[in-house]
Amino acid sequence: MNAQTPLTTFTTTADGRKIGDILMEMKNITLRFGGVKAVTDISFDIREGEIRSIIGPNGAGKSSMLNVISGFYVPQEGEVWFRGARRPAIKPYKVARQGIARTFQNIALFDGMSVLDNIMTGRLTLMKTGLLRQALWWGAAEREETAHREKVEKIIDFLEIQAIRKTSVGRLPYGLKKRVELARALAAEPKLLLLDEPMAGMNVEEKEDMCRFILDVNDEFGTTIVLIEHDMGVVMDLSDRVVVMDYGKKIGDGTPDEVRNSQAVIDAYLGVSHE
Ligand SMILES: Nc1ncnc2c1ncn2[C@@H]1O[C@H](COP(=O)(O)OP(=O)(O)OP(=O)(O)O)[C@@H](O)[C@H]1O
Repeated sequence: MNAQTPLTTFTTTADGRKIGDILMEMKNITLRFGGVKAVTDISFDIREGEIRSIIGPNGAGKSSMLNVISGFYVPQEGEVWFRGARRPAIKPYKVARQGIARTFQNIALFDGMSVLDNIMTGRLTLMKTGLLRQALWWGAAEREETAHREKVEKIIDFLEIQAIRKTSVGRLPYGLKKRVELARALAAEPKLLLLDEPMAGMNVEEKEDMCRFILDVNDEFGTTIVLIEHDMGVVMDLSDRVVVMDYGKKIGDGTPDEVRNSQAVIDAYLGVSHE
């Protein structure tokens, strides 16, 4: 892992999941775009090792919230705490260096580049040798490149995409592109992985594969995962805890069972009118 690992106490839940201390905390976050309040006074925490989902109807503010976590948006009100310290308003690449990586709702890969090269771009934040050092000190740059390639090859094996490693991403079917995006995010060796609708547009078989990979990443690397997803079956199967948003507000927060049985959540999904 690129980020320093703190001493964490893990507890094992009844279903055998290892969940640690609080890794990140959103405290009273409000985010506005002009007159539109996308997020209103939202607080929740993310524990180390857990799979935490954010759900809600269209326009509820889920992507906005994920963008606050990733540092892309800075909220007008509230505080973001990461690893026990308040995170100042810093550039997204600095957030990435702290060990937070993400995938996007609309695939954001380089179509003309191979799968391998796309995944290598995920390691940019970890590369020490810049262009000048590469020119002046070729040996070190070459050694570093080899080390990065080894890590990337391991991820390629892990996500079972060896057969397409030299293929241009633009030629891949949608489900595989999504898997390459996951691979690129993993290449950054994140402590916290943010997945924005990783199953959107997938068929049943592709969804099953993606679920398996998400669970494997969490289990094998201990990566904490925050997930936005519309497929309720997937959310309820994968998540340790779920935040429910509606009209920018938090209307539920708990285990899948707690959330499923919450009247406020049922109302939001059935479209009960808001006063
Ligand atoms: N960049 C922006 N500028 C202006 N308004 C925005 C912007 N991004 C989001 N909004 C508004 O903020 C609200 C929340 O949007 P957001 O995309 O976060 O919701 P969402 O729950 O992710 O929706 P969906 O499930 O449809 O992706 C919406 O009213 C949206 O129109």
